[in-house]
Amino acid sequence: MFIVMVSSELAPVAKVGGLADVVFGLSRELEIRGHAVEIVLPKYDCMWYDEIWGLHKIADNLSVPWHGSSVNCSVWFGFVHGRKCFFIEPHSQDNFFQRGSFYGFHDDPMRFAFFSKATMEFMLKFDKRPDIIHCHDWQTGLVPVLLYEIYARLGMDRQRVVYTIHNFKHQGVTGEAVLWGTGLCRPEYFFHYDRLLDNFNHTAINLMKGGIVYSNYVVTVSPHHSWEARFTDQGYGLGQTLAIHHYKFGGILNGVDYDLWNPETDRFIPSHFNVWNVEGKYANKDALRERLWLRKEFKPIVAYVGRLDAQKGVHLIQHALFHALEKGAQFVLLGTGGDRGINNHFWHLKHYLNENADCHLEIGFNEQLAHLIYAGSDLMIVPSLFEPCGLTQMLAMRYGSVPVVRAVGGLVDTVFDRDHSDKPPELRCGYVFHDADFPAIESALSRSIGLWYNYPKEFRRLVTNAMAMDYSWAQSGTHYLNVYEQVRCK
Ligand SMILES: Nc1ncnc2c1ncn2[C@@H]1O[C@H](COP(=O)(O)OP(=O)(O)O[C@H]2O[C@H](CO)[C@@H](O)[C@H](O)[C@H]2O)[C@@H](O)[C@H]1O
Repeated sequence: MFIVMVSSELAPVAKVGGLADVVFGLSRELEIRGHAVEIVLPKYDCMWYDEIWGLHKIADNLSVPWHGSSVNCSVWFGFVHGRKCFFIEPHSQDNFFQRGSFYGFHDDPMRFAFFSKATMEFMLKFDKRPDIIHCHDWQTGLVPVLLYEIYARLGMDRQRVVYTIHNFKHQGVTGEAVLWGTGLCRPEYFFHYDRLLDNFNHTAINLMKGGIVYSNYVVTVSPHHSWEARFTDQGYGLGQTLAIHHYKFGGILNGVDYDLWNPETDRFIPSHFNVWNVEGKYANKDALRERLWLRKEFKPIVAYVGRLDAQKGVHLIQHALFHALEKGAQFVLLGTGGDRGINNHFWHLKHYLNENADCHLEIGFNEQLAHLIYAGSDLMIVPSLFEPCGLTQMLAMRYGSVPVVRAVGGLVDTVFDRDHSDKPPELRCGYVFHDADFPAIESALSRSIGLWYNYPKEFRRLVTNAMAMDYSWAQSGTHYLNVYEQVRCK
């Protein structure tokens, strides 16, 4: 099969969060299985260009219809760790992708509507006729709309779209200007409940809803979250739309790229280890302490790696920090976020704890440090308020850091409580709590820290259980291929 991935992120060149990892990991898995995969991305000025091999311009005259006129684009090609990538660079005064960061601008819906339109033009004019166009999140929700409403008639009538939703909270709710920009025009047609009209704001369209309505299949990133999105408020207003389209909606658990994230070969950690030789892990703990100026003492290290966003349960993260210190653990945090208030809050916390040799807060994005934290920590907290899948708990397990998670979304599908799960003992791989309040996380953390101090052999067994779990792309790749096979034009 020939698959074109259309995405606003790709690890490691353009990564804000888990979307980037998934697009890379899934593409790689599909290629390993013999399928042809090409990835289309915006050419951001802030990408990590040294991770792109052989980048060169293949065209500088892709004319993209826009607002009744056109925008000239250059198209670049390069390999990102073996993946074939096309980068679209528009030349207009809007400077859509020359802004120094990936998201966070008032015209984000317009920026990515342009990207969606340009991707369609690129495929049309460069004779790309994939079996499957695989889009991700609200940024590319307009692709299936454009395909069905415009490009099918121009010769792209055999292309089918699979749409993966990584986060229902961000939907791209915007005004009709996007329709005029992309040539969809006809607001009276698209401002309709059955099409793009936002389910709550009747003066706005919703790009993610467009993605759901117009795609041939819609996936969210874990089975449990597919249920939550339909039957609880976690669909953020799209539950009704999912109910209407339930016959083409399902959950597929994300995988983790076990090649990139491999404690046996990881180039970012000083000591390699595996499930048969966990001993090697502890040199990484020393290295982590050295790197972050933590005191060397006989204590477990509790960590948090992730975006600093309300989604992640910031009040619980902060509480866990103080509780861990109180229980005799050390605490390490690596994170950053789009919300200035939350970021500032953690900067204050960092200054407040500056002299404390048992904790370190690193505010920023640092891929290499993330690897060292997974490898050097003993426990990893994921106290999310909602979590469509969650990669941190899976990465932590891969590196023998025991996850302490809240029972939501994909965390339910991947972490099984040591004391309370009904799974067989060898599949129990972490700690799970239910309520989003302080006593709940305290109890789970106390259990885990208690085990570390009082029953080290038992803790070691939990570490190896976690490491032995298989969350590679092998299974999820098969599920996606089944979906592709089901919808493709035969
Ligand atoms: N400051 C930092 N420095 C270095 N690395 C950092 C970092 N902050 C985060 N990361 C990395 O980014 C990834 C985050 O993964 P998550 O599953 O938490 O994704 P996120 O919530 O962004 O995305 C959404 O999409 C993903 C993918 O589908 C879903 O798993 C998830 O539930 C959903 O919310 C991990 O690889 C983590 O190591």
